[in-house]
Amino acid sequence: MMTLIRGGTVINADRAFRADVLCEGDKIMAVGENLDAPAGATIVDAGGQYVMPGGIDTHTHMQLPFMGTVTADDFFTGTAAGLAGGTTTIMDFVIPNPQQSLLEAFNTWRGWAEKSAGDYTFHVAVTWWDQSVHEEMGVLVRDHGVNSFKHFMAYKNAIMADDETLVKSFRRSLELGAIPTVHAENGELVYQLQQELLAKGIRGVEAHPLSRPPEVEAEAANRAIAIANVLGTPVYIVHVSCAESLEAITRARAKGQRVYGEALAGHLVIDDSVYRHPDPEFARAHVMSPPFRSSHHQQALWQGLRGGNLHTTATDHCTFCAEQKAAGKDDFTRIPNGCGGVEERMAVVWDAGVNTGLLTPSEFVKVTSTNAAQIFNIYPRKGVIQVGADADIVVWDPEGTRTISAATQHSKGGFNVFEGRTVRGIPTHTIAAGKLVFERGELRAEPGAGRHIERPAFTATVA
Ligand SMILES: NC(=O)NCCC(=O)O
Ligand SMILES: [Zn+2]
Ligand SMILES: [Zn+2]
Repeated sequence: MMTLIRGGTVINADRAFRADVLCEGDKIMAVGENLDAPAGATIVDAGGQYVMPGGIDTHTHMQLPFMGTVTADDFFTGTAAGLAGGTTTIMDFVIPNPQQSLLEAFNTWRGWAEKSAGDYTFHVAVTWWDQSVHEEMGVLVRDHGVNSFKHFMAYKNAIMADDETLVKSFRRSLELGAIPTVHAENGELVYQLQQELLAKGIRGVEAHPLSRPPEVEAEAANRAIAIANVLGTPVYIVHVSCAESLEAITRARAKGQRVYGEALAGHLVIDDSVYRHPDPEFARAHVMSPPFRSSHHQQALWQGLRGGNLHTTATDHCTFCAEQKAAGKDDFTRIPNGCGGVEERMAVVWDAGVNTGLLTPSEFVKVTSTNAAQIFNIYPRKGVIQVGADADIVVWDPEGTRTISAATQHSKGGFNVFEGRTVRGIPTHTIAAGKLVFERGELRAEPGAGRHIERPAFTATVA
């Protein structure tokens, strides 16, 4: 199977240049001017378009059992939606229940993910601690291609990691050459604020952001960064949503600490007015944690991305339909937390980032794929257009437009947080592992075509 992408401008994180790209099997075989088309090759005309590495979404939850229900998108529908939007790899999360074996949970998620249409890889959450967790982390790194462990500092009485777990797991990650990641929110504070709001009779969705103010996030971000500093580990902070967390990252990085931050497409463009919408169903559809924030925080996030203190863009794709969200209609703490975006991230970040001059096209590539591949150690297999890399490519029409709508999305859940937004800059073709899976609106996603991507450990401090 050969595909020649002809006449486009290749955009990598370090430079842009005119070149054709030839894919053979699942790899890029040649990048250069005026390449000859081998007999039988599929030709993609990329004239006037950009040719960029397929997007890597560092944060999704497909088929996640969460808050008493299961997300609407499974690994097929979720990865297929990603392909339609130019994202060819997702990084999802194995989340063991407290006391559950990490390996058992990992195998369960591997089974669920077999129907994926695009490539996938897993962060594994550490939700509790004992010697078996210590040992299984080693097995996951050595034998299963896991190099990142996730810690939820929120979700008390469920999956929250206490400080003992954080310290022990961060230390173990360092030994193994893995990177700890955190959902930074002080879970105790969130819980107490939730109880106080409920006691005052404030039970509706408008209470959700009140229970999770920026300080709650900043405290946890500062704590995770401080723990990482004392132990000498890097740390990656998922879904940074507020200026105060970004300040913590910026401060630490200025002192030479290796701290990485992830911004969500939603947090970049949606503000907290959604929680005051007169239709509670609409408001509930936006319940995620951390919540959407005011424009002051959005501006800070864009500056963080541009200035290099935030490194990746993701979605935290975690879709629930209106019936599922309605579980919390009389008690906001029961609204399943999560929103979608895997299909829209690339176009939303391009439109709000590149079209406004906030990001250059190469910076766009950096924050949508290259940095993710480097931070999680799958570069240059992914995150760059060069010979030998995976043939994961998005052909991008910078003048093409689309109005985002749940009515036309591939993702399940029946709602789109970007509804009605017209974006300029859209994928015309997505090539995943060398296959043309999306062509001018036609999606040819195949269940099972996606591969589990093993991520090697960084140099470990012990064998
Ligand atoms: N973010 C969210 O609200 N739901 C998914 C779980 C998480 O990432 O915290
Ligand atoms: Zn989270
Ligand atoms: Zn998440």
